[in-house]
Amino acid sequence: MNSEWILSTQGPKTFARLPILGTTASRTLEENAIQNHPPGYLMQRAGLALAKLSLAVAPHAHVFWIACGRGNNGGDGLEAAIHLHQWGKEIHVSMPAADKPLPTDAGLAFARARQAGVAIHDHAPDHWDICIDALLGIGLTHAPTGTYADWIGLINSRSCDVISADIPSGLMADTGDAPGACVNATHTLSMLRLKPGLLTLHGRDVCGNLWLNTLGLESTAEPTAWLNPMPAAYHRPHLSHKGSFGDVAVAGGTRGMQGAAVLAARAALQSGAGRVYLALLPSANGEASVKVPADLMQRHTDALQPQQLTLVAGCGGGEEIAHPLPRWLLESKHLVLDADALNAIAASADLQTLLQGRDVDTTVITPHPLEAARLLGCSVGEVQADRLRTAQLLAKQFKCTVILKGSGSIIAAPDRLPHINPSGNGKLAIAGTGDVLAGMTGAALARHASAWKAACAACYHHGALADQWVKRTSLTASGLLESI
Ligand SMILES: NC(=O)C1=CN([C@@H]2O[C@H](COP(=O)(O)OP(=O)(O)OC[C@H]3O[C@@H](n4cnc5c(N)ncnc54)[C@H](O)[C@@H]3O)[C@@H](O)[C@H]2O)[C@@H](O)CC1
Ligand SMILES: Nc1ncnc2c1ncn2[C@@H]1O[C@H](COP(=O)(O)OP(=O)(O)O)[C@@H](O)[C@H]1O
Ligand SMILES: [K+]
Repeated sequence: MNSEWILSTQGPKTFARLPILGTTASRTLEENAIQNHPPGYLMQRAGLALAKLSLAVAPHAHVFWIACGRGNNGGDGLEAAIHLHQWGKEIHVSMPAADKPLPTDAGLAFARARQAGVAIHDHAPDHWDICIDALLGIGLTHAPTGTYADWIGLINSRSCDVISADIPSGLMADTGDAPGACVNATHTLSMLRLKPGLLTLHGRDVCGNLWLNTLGLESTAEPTAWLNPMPAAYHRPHLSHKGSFGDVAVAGGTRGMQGAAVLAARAALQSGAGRVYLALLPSANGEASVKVPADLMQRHTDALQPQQLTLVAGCGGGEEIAHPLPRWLLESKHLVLDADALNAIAASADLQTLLQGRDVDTTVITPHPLEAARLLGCSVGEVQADRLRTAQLLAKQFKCTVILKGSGSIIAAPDRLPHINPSGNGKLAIAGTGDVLAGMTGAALARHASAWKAACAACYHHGALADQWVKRTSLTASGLLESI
């Protein structure tokens, strides 16, 4: 029952489709398991896994500070303390002074620790080499205050390794929100299953290297979401021609904003689309203010045959994109809607109706949080407060596949469990990378003919390019697409 390394700060360490459980589903799994095992069994396994991981991370550490809260997360810490104590390590276990009795499992761990000769203090040590953060787990209900907040501040004030039990204390397991002080871990050992909050919003910044220990529990229960897996490599048959991989047209680039459309078109080309057309909007007068590679075929927007191709619409489209959108929404075989196309749809009930009328698995929308907020008529704060829910809401409302972009992009579609994308990093937070994603999604859609599969694959590949970025120079959107 070893812990599995899921994510490093450089990208995914596992390529599988792993289940992700929100707190309600996690508690159901835990409660079912507790009934089938002797008291304290799971917590003892969790404690052993924590102790082993902390030794593996810091084999030469002398003093282990084990900061335990007064819930079952603290119980995991106490069980880890018993092992480290028995292995001859110098440990300092802290627990805030009693305000109410410990829950059953943590109470059992407390008694076991006492019996094993572990001293439990109500203050932090002066010095430590590594900290096990077992203050708060999935039971967090509000921003930490008092001793909890003080200790979180203290943990974050030193540069030692911090192993968070289950989830960094202060992070909301369902959403990745951190309503107040939050531990900044170097490693997080998620117990039983991954949680959404570890993978989106603040999760990736505070959990450091992410590990998983299932504590040996199999489950057939339906997860809340899946970790977006690395897609199978696509094979270009020997017997193929330029028509085998689908045609993509990128429409956008109003006057002065043609760079975005060219980036998306180049990304589609680099991603293996058989033919890529660039359709600049009429105000551009067919003239691109940026260099257009000879591989791109330029077309007038009216000359496009949307029934026969995958149309990527929006990139640098300005307000002008609203005019051709009705026809494209009605006629396009496959459609990727980004940026200004989404803003136009947000502003028009008629365009929304046309979008909702399309076959479900033919359309991908790729909003960033502000575009998502406009589409839903809410604030960016509300979008980010629950990214999983927002993406599912968009998918349901607009009847299409959604990539809600940002740290921990969410891919959602009607009647499917969403995926949370593990690849990608903050280097992508730069203008133009969203256009590259739109082009990559267009190429994948032209090839796969399934909006869902295309979105999952493109999102993963796009993030992986940033994870593989080793150049000393900053990532740029054109550099990103050239690395495809
Ligand atoms: N019961 C078991 O056998 C197992 C429990 N596990 C551990 O148990 C954890 C869940 O335990 P709990 O449900 O007890 O939850 P927590 O240990 O996260 O703590 C919940 C307690 O803290 C209080 N609390 C919530 N927010 C607070 C805040 N901001 N400041 C101070 N106190 C706050 C709650 O009122 C509650 O009393 C998991 O995260 C996991 O670490 C796992 O080891 C799996 C096995
Ligand atoms: N911290 C991050 N981690 C992973 N991906 C990110 C992060 N920040 C930004 N991205 C990705 O970068 C892209 C930015 O897209 P967008 O905001 O639309 O930019 P633009 O419109 O300028 O091209 C999206 O794919 C988004 O998911
Ligand atoms: K914790």
